[in-house]
Amino acid sequence: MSTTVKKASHPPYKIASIPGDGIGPEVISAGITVLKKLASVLGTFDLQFDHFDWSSDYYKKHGRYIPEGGLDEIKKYDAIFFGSVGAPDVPDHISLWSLRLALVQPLQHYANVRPTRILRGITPPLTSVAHHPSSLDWVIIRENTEGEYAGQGGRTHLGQPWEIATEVAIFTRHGVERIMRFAFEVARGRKGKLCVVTKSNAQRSGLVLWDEVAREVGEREFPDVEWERMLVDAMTTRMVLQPESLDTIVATNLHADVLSDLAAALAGSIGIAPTSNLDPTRERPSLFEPIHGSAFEIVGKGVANPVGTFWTGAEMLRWLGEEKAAEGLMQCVENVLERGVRTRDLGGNAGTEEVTKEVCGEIERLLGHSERNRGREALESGEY
Ligand SMILES: NC(=O)c1ccc[n+]([C@@H]2O[C@H](COP(=O)([O-])OP(=O)(O)OC[C@H]3O[C@@H](n4cnc5c(N)ncnc54)[C@H](O)[C@@H]3O)[C@@H](O)[C@H]2O)c1
Ligand SMILES: O=C(O)[C@@H](O)[C@@H](O)C(=O)O
Ligand SMILES: [K+]
Ligand SMILES: [Mn+2]
Repeated sequence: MSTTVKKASHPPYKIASIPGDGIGPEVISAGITVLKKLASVLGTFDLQFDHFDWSSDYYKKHGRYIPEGGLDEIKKYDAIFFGSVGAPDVPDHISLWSLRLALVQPLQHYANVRPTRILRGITPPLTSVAHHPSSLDWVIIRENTEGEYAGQGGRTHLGQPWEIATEVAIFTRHGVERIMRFAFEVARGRKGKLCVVTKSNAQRSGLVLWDEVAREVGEREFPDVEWERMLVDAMTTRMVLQPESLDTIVATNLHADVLSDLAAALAGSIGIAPTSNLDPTRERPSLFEPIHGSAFEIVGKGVANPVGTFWTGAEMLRWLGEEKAAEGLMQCVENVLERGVRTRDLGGNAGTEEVTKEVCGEIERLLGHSERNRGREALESGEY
């Protein structure tokens, strides 16, 4: 077995892993296996994973998802590797608000970044995209701290015919400005095209502010980026019918949540899509997770697609500065998919474990030091 050649000069990156619920533990375990393999084969960096059992099981035992002092504890890490939260016997709004949102909101992960492209070896559902895979290559940026997830609202007169429930979406100039600036920056680094998704025909306050701030930030700070405004309903049809016309997309917390699941499906499956919940100031650790949830109906069957978590791992490495390793990992994942090793959601018959084993083998073959490959140097020179 070829393994570490050179000792990493950087101290190990400290990663807090929170597998959570449902298939979370299955895909996070696969992700850690692959990331550890990558680190040991490349030898250019180290990863230290510390495990946190924050989950719905923990909640059922202790009455909370995050123990006292947990948030301070987690702030000591370089990154958080998260699975999913949600259990059949806990209301979804309790689980989501007590774990995922209880992390990303106080840690001010205001930029949620969701890339979509057609990985080699995957046949996407749209024939046009299957013929031209490069026609679908997007980054969706989701505002991740306010909007429809501001947490304002309530219920009174419970159970009465006149019961009232409110769900108040809150948009602040501060919150909109920072996500727009982030999105314009990403667009500038890509094709220089930003699509600002809105619903400012019906939502006549918050989303009118959203549009105005987009214009201000665009005109003042990003005159080189071409931007346009698109209503969210029409956006769904454009994603399906003219995917090549889009590149970088910014949308509110809820709109982007919905659009990014659609994007994942258009790229083949919800099981492949990654998410980065970023604190762009880098004051606090960012959180990385596959886009999917707990997927109750496939738990324990060994069929969960780990590719979304592998891609998430690559995005985490990129954020930590290990760009080359991230590219190498994606190369290995796509080589394995291209060989037909795919889970059921992608029309294959491989299980989580087989895909994980194959990706580890490919890391050895492509990036390691056996005589059949060109080694770590090849990776470093960008030659593979
Ligand atoms: N960030 C998160 O942790 C997160 C995200 C979405 C949903 N959830 C929670 O998860 C629970 C289930 O939600 P849902 O059913 O709406 O969404 P889901 O993403 O869990 O599942 C949607 C569908 O996709 C399939 N699927 C998802 N991931 C897969 C994978 N890796 N491989 C193969 N198939 C996969 C599922 O089997 C299901 O058919 C709910 O409690 C919800 O609140 C959590
Ligand atoms: O995409 C997600 O993270 C979600 O479906 C859910 O967890 C949410 O935050 O909306
Ligand atoms: K998730
Ligand atoms: Mn979602």
